[in-house]
Amino acid sequence: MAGLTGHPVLEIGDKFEELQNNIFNNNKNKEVIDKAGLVVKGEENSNNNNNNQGGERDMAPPTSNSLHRSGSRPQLDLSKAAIQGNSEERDPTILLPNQSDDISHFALDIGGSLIKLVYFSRHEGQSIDDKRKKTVKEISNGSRRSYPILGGRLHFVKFETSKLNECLDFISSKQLHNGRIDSHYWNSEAPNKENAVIKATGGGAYKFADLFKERLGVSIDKEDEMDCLVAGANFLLKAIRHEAFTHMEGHKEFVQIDHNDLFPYLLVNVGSGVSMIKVDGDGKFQRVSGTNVGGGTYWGLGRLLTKCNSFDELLELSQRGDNRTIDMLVGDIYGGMDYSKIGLSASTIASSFGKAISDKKELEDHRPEDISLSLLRMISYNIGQISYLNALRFGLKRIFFGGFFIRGHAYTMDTISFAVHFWSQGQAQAMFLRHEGFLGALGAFMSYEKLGLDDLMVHQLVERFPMGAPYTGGKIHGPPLGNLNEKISWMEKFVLKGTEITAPVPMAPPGTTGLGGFEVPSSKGGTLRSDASALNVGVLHLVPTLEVFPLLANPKMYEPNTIDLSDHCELEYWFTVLSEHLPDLVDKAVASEGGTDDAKRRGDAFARAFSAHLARLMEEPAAYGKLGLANLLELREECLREFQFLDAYRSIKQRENEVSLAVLPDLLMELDRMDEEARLLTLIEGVLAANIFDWGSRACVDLYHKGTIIDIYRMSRNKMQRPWRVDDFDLFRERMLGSEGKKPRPHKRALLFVDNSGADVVLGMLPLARELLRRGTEVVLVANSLPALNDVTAMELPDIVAEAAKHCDILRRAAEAGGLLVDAMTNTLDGSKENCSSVPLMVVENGCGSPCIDLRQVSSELASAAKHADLLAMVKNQRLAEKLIKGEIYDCVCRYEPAS
Ligand SMILES: Nc1ncnc2c1ncn2[C@@H]1O[C@H](COP(=O)(O)OP(=O)(O)OP(=O)(O)O)[C@@H](O)[C@H]1O
Ligand SMILES: CC(C)(CO)[C@@H](O)C(=O)NCCC(=O)O
Ligand SMILES: [Mn+2]
Repeated sequence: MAGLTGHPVLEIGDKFEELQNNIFNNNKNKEVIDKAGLVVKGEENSNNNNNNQGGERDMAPPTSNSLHRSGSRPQLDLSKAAIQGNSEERDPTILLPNQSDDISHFALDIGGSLIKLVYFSRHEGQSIDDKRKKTVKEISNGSRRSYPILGGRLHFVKFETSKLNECLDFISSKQLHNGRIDSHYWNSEAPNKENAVIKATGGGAYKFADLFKERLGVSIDKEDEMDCLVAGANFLLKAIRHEAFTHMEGHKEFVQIDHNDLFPYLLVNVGSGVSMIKVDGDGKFQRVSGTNVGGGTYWGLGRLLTKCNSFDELLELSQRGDNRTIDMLVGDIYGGMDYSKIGLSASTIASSFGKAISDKKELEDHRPEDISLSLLRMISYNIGQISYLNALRFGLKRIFFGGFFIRGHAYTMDTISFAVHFWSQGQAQAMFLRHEGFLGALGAFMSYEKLGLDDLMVHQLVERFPMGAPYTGGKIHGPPLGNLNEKISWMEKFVLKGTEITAPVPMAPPGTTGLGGFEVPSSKGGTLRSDASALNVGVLHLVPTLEVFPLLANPKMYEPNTIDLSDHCELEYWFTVLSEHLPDLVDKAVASEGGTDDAKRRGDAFARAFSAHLARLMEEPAAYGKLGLANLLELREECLREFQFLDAYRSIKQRENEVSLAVLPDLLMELDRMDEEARLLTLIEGVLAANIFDWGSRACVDLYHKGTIIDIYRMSRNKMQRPWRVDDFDLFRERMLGSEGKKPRPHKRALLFVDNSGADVVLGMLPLARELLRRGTEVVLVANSLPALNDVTAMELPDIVAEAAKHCDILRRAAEAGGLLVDAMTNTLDGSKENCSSVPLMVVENGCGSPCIDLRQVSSELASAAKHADLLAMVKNQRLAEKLIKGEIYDCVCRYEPAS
């Protein structure tokens, strides 16, 4: 593709501790982008992540064969099965026959205005039924801790308190209350419908307790509101990446807060009324103040004064308002002049609504827009000011604002931030939370004992943004979508109407609506993202088996996204690339599902949904959190899975593997004829070559058919003239083969991160693995957990290895030793094989289902494997050579960083 560059890279290093974050990743984006990839570099700048968005009810996961498909991260707790080995002992009542999502827990926060509900759904457990079972056992070696919880998903929903019935109906329809609360997972006692207890906080936990008993037959276990707010806030701030952000003058910036530097802070919960809590630690807090002028005041007074029908309507009015027609400004009093001696500009509000007295106007003579804005500013400034005073009282520098009054509304946040900044003269900082209104409900949820949730760490949570309810023109159309069919129907309806879906999920503020400070919001703020169906945060996937890759030199500095899409040019570029590739991807996806009418329909819906995501992100790149290219590529895979395309590249991968395997014997013979040094060099070239010529180009695919794959491969290999762009080969060779006076020092265990199916893995990585095995190094092949583009997955590798092993004794013995050839072993077991001394070849999954790996969240399998490894090699492609290594397309990088 024009303008793109890509580089095959082989990064090898021993003693990973020495590596400075700058290794690995198997990023790529085949076909689309000539598989230009990203490079993982330790950049100052941290993390990625998602933002306010509301895919509400998650899709029921397709019933899949082996791994769960509902997220890029598999939900399967492999570690548990492997370590404890007692999956058979599981109580069969765990599984719900009629439900693919087993909903086990929920908690409520019933406030004066809104009911917040957090519920957890998990997938039924599965045992590892693939051929890697032995590998997993071998690698884990009992070294991993066992987790108190299984993976699942946390969903966030809200209702108006005045419509309590809707909430009760929702609970009934989801069967949330059906006695699972105290059952199996967290307590071993049998489920007991009669005594079902749910955790609830907020005033309504008291007020409506009887009603819950009457309608649902459940008792409410009341949790203290302030306890819950604090527990929820602490959890979010510690466990969710980029939960907190600042919002000043229309500019949103995610802030990563150091766990060790979180306390003390001031928590200001702006609900109907406002509570201010000084938080000193987990469970250590004091409610230091509050104000009765809060969200209820804005909505209540606003409704009376403007006759608005909904909170959002009132908020939207404010965006078109000019408060100067109602507020009395300093300039009104000082004849247009500033009162600079005390720091007040002429445009400062001297008295909110002050003009309403002097003017002889009646209510009808004022624009509702102006009233709404004036009211919003009055209340927001007041809250900001009181918060500042309390922060000052206790010497607190950070103030976190929560509660649904904030409503992700840019102008509200700007106004509060301005007040805090202004009064504290920049000493205190206002910050907001993405899960703003759900603090109490989350806190109540976490109060379930034995849940182990408070131990969850940031790397065990993945937030996703499934299609909640499509909406057009800023308004949600229809109810949240319950299942795939409803989802597809919605998409189709919009096509019929000829309406563009402007975004898949409701929510989030427009980029900027105001200049902040004392100016009026700019009217071009556009429509408020409606959240009429209460969708305003993503679904949180809890994947307790994820771990931080233990060999990351500095996890805090590590940033998997080398391409930051907050840069508009980058975003536009990738947007175009992904959009242009979409039709082709849809074709492949549909074909992978047999090209049936159903597949076509889903393909169509997928295209629509993904385009809508793209459109949404173009409009507001931070809509789902800080956006990097890796996130965008993962979103696409995720979206495919959402529409039940489990492996769009299935047949392509198969074909690539077959043709490559067919020529492997020739290649191995060729290699074996060489002397050691030539062979090592050829192997490295081969790894690079196999990665290059596979760049998904159509020409290559055509050539495969003519059976000339080995020729292309050799040709590419011959082009690899040294010195390469980065060329540490000599160092590597010295370690591997020794030199005068120096003996070769074989590595103990090597992790090879494999990337593409076909030539890349078969002709590139397997021969390298074989060489390492031959030298007595254990090899662990690390591959994706779920399909993504044409990446080879951990599930597919054993078959590929088995096929390759037919032609190679080294591979066969190693694969047997590693338990990859289970069948072969039992068939030919003659006792001597049992104690064969071959070092094992193993396969582990990386915990990821996206083209880009995030080493902050890898499978516990991989984490365990890494602990005993001392060599790591990975092929990857780099995107934008100019940017990253200042090179050109097809430059090769062979980086070897020996332990110092
Ligand atoms: N859809 C909505 N309907 C009503 N109010 C909304 C809505 N969205 C945001 N709000 C604002 O959020 C406020 C309620 O916030 P929140 O849910 O945090 O408080 P609450 O728990 O109901 O109140 P309290 O804690 O004081 O009992 C409302 O007073 C209003 O200002
Ligand atoms: C009464 C609560 C705690 C109920 O959530 C809340 O509405 C509140 O903090 N109101 C403000 C009360 C005060 O003036 O301190
Ligand atoms: Mn509340």
